[in-house]
Amino acid sequence: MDDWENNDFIQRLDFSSCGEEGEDRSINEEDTLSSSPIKHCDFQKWNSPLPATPHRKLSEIFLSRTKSWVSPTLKSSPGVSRTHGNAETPLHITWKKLQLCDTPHTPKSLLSKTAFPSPGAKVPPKGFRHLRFTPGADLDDSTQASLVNINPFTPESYRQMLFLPNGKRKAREIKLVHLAQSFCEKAEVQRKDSAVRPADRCPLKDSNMVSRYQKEFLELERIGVGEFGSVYKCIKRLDGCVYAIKRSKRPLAGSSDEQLALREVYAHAVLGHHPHVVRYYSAWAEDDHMIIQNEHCNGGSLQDVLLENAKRGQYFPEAKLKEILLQVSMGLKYIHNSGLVHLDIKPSNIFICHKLVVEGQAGQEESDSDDEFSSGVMYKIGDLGHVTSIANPQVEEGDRRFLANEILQEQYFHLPKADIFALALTIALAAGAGPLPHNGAMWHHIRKGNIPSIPQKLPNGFIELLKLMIHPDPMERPSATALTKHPILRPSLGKAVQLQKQLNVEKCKTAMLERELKAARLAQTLMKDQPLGNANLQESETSPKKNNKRLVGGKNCRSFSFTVG
Ligand SMILES: Nc1ncnc2c1ncn2[C@@H]1O[C@H](COP(=O)(O)OP(=O)(O)OP(=O)(O)O)[C@@H](O)[C@H]1O
Ligand SMILES: [Mg+2]
Repeated sequence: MDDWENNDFIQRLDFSSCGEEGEDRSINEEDTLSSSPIKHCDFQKWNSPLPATPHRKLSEIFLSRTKSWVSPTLKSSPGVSRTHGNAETPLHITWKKLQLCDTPHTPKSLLSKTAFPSPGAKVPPKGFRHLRFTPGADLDDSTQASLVNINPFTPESYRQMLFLPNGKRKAREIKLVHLAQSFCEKAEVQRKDSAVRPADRCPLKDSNMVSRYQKEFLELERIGVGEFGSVYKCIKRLDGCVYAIKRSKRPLAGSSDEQLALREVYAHAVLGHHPHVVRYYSAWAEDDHMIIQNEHCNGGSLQDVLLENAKRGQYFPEAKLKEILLQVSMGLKYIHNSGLVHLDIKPSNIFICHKLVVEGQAGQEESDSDDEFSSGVMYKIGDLGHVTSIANPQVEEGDRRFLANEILQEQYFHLPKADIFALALTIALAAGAGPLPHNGAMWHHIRKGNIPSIPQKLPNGFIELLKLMIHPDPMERPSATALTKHPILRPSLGKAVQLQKQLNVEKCKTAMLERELKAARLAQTLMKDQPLGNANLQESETSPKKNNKRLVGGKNCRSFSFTVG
């Protein structure tokens, strides 16, 4: 039986074996929402009594920044230079390489395993000294270099930079760039080889190792089950903070789940940190299962809340719907601007974080980091298993209920707009719309630009916006950036723009008056300096009419119109 399913719930913080999950409280089907009696609701607060996930720690900074791992276990393996995924996989999948994380390394021990030794260098270069990986020292650089995964979402230049420790060592640079190139070539060969040599796969051999999961985390409960894996709420023994740990359901090596798992890790690692994207801390392989340590969202998923709402016959009111739409659009804007698309936007992949009130802070002024969302609820995009790049898409269709027609037709020219389509239907569900169809006439009806019926009165403008978001022509749909500035979602932004325009007009007027004043002063000075100045002045003193005329005439040459704006 799977240890993950049969542990004791209560554990001691003594690094003994990990605990058992509670009953699964997450039902993963958006379909289960029923149309029951209706009334508006406010958010349920599910505040956790435990400390929130902290800011990035040293170990995670290390893992997410290096993004390249070297496995000592591969050194003696016959399949050392091969990978075992499908050659046609869109990703350069080298699952076996992830085994290096099977062992419970501390951040320090991990650091010692990440360097690429310089060829022939007896003394490690300064920047490498503490990073040198001794057990692999007899491997040449190019072999070492091939023992890391290539993240397909990073630019080529970035990959090459990985081999330049601090960009200063000019003499070494050329060699390192060659090394980087050879690394990329080798990885490509591996990818091709992987289809023909599946038997080379090393048997997973960590069954008698101490589980990193069990050693480092105390499992509190299972908080969700999805298509791909189960998610557990855990406390990290070291820092005492709560995390969501996702573990793949099935063994991964060679399976299609392997691609999704690596895709998720690659995407998380590249996307870094954004307030509207679930934060990633670490990932590793254990027992041929992928484990991903993410920020724990104490409000669960939007789907969880929709199910609660449905039970009570409630749904989100207009203001809340707009807030969700705006926040998720901000997350999408970030993802799209990073050259990626999510492709599985739906309520169960949007997560909720309630701001925890810190003792002794109540009533105090908001800190600088507080953004404009006064409700204290943050919506975050998670589950990045379907993420792909816009420029070189490898599309794995997401949930059909939220799938744009063009994706079904395999037209990938406007991929970000597929996320916009799915987001509109997500908002329709949150507004109280009934279950979405998987196929059939209703499925097509929606793809013709018809929003499913919503059992509450929403302003026309808002409904029109949702309709535009599911327009049959993806080009007509607003971009995520446009949504984040849309006057319906950010009316205050419109006011600010208006005020800015007025301010600009006034600034323009002031600048012109200042120029005029300067010119007048200059004219005055010139008059004084001229040899006949005194005579003229005397004359002008005696005939003020003449003087006025000259000055006024001068001014007339510079007449201005203040009709700007
Ligand atoms: N970071 C998190 N914080 C809180 N709950 C989470 C978190 N991640 C996942 N969950 C819970 O676990 C469920 C499944 O998570 P997730 O969507 O990542 O898995 P999945 O296997 O990819 O699911 P699916 O393919 O069905 O979308 C979510 O619906 C949610 O209830
Ligand atoms: Mg999911």
